[in-house]
Amino acid sequence: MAKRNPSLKNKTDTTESKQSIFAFLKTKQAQTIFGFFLMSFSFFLCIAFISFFSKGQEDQSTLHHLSDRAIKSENLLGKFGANLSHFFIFRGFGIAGFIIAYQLFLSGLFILFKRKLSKIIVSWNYGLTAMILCSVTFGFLPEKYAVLSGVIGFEINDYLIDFIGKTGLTILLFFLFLAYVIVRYKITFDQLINLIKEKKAAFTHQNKQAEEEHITSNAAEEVSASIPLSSDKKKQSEFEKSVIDLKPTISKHSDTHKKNEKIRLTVEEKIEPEKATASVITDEKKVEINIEEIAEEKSVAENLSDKLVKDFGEFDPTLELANFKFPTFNLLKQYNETISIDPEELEANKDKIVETLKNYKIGIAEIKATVGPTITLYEIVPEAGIRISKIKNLEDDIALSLSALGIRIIAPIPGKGTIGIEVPNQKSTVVSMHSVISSKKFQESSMELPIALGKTISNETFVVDLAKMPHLLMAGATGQGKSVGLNAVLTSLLYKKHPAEVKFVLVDPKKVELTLFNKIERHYLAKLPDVEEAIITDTTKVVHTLNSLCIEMDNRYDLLKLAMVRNIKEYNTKFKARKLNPNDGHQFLPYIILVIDEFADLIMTAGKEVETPIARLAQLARAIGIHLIVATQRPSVNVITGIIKANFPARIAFRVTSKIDSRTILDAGGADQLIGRGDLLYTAGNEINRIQCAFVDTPEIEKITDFIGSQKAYAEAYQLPEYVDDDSGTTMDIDIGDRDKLFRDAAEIIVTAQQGSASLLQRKLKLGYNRAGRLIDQLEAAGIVGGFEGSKARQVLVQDFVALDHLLGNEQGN
Ligand SMILES: Nc1ncnc2c1ncn2[C@@H]1O[C@H](COP(=O)(O)OP(=O)(O)OP(=O)(O)O)[C@@H](O)[C@H]1O
Repeated sequence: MAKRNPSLKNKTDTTESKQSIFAFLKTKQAQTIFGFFLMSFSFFLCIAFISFFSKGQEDQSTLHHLSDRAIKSENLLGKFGANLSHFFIFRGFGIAGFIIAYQLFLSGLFILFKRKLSKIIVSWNYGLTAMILCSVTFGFLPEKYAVLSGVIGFEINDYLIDFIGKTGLTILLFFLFLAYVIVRYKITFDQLINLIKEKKAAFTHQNKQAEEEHITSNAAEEVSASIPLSSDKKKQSEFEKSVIDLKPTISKHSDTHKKNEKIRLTVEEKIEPEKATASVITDEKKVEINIEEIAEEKSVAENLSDKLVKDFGEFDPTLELANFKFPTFNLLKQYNETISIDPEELEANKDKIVETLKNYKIGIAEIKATVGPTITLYEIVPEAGIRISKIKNLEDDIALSLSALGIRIIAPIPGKGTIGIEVPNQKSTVVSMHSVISSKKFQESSMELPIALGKTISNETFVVDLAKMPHLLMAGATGQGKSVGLNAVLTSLLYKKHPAEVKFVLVDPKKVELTLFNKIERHYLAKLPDVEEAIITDTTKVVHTLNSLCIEMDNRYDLLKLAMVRNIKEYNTKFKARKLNPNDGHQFLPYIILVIDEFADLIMTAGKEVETPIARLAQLARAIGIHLIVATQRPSVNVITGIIKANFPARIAFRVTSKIDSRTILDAGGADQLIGRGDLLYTAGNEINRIQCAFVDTPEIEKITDFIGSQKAYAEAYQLPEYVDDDSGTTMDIDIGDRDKLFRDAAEIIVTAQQGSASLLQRKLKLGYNRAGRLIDQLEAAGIVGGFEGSKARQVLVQDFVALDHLLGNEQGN
């Protein structure tokens, strides 16, 4: 049987043990141990240094007697501590030597948390620079404090003073400190920072290379350690060959032994050297792989967004119109808004209320008045035992007795055990848009889409968030303040939102109300491509726009799905943090607000064609930032249908003519008892608030739109996706020869995704909407996708590639 050569075996063992040590050093355990070691050592240094500053002088004489056990050291960490401190503090950098301890601690932490080597190196660069700067600065101190600067700091300081004088050195140090701070904390001048960073990166790279070379040379050492193995063997084999040539006799014991050895060696010659080579190659490969691992592609990808944010800052959607100025307050008119309380009026009303209630045998325990801009709320605490429903039932009688318009009884006031009677003031005060816009509440609101609607009965500014509503239904008889209300909503948003953050789609069948907003078309409006006017007045265009908004909604949902977020806010936050790649179709999404001024008119002329997309948008669009504001004069049930109502939880009712209308809008009475001129009831599903709408006049709107319109704008209005009408659709017998050259690719994408949408093709093939739409038509003609189903994705009629090949093959055969 073949026997191993002992010397060879030893060498193989050494190589193996080296390999295993090397492998161990790369394990997580070894790294953890090393991390903790560095941290402990940093503590050790710290204690030694502190101790050095108190006992260092006494230890001076013991320094060179490291091995002499008879000599004791005063340093808390003994002679070793004393020597280390002497080296780093006295002979080195003085008090700045603590930075070494700090750096060691940091490196230990970095290793434990598996930070990249380059980070550790960068941190050491900073640390060492700071150390030298500090120690040279301390060199300014008188000689008796030389220990604070250390020999290095003192000498450099001395040397530089000879050269550039004390003042020169002070300036130099100041500059260097400044530069250090700028670089370290990236305070200013991006380019400067980037430049220095590049240099630093190059330095890091060099270090890395040096290290890689070091690793490679280590590996090479190991490799070379194993190479003699084969050359030894070779020598031996040559020797063996000569032995064979000698043809030894069996009687020669030693020869027999050698022959045996030869057999074994021959075997080794055949196998072992191969093995050795294999192991060399594997080792080399291992080394190479490790070097590539240092490049850590994975972690670069993970930190790409962080890096981008670090280099360029967060994405700023407002950058294109960075100099955009929000309208100023002085564009809005100021009115005298001090509410004058007429004590006589209050007293007279109170007496009337008490008397009327007395007639119905309702005793009052207490009465309190809150005077608002247009109405006064009398809060009544009835005597014990009076049933609230009794007062509620007497509403009309009380109103009659008080012979005043607009009496509304709130019995009981939600959250309070009192009854409220709202009586209009004889002299009402106008609530100006100026006062609500300039209010602290509005200015400091952190809402997504804040709307300053007006003032409450207690004269507080009433601000609501359109993004939370999420859609608003507005109704009121003609001349009661609806248009002013709409203008107030739009004005609020113009004062708070940058053109990059919000876009309006304005529908104005009356053609007069919203015309002024034409001036801000390229700032704030969205429109269909190839449409002249951004403000839509024509019913057909309204239908197209609504369907286009549905497509925009679907596209946005696709983007949200891709980005794995639930709503527009999260999406935009992620986009701003540069976590979404614009090359994948991602972009900053502005809120889109669809305002329809005369809804009844549209329903009358277009019916279901308008109702269906509106209902769809209302149901689904909240998460992707499309919000609807629909106003109507006629709040009848055939205009505000069940499906619309169900999806518009926020409602504003101006004065209406009948209780039924009030019920249609608010699901409660009250709107018929309002006094008009902007007096409104607002509900977001629960309680009803009475608000005096802020008044904004046409000249004010004109000034605001002029102010915005005169500023730099985008090249065009925000483009909504193109909507191809069913009727205007192409004929389906499209010639095979006329097919787009991306037809096959498009078909494969659709079949793979099993989803027939143009937006999918747009994204995957990076096409414009028109071309994607044409492709879909061709796919439909080829029988790959089904017919048009509104804004829903089309059905895919081909299951897999085999079926697709079959279908297209058949076509060619025909
Ligand atoms: N908030 C308000 N404060 C004071 N006056 C108001 C307010 N709102 C409306 N008015 C007065 O009511 C008038 C009619 O308002 P507005 O034009 O908004 O009515 P409307 O409901 O839009 O009418 P239509 O439906 O016929 O267009 C205004 O010209 C103004 O004088």
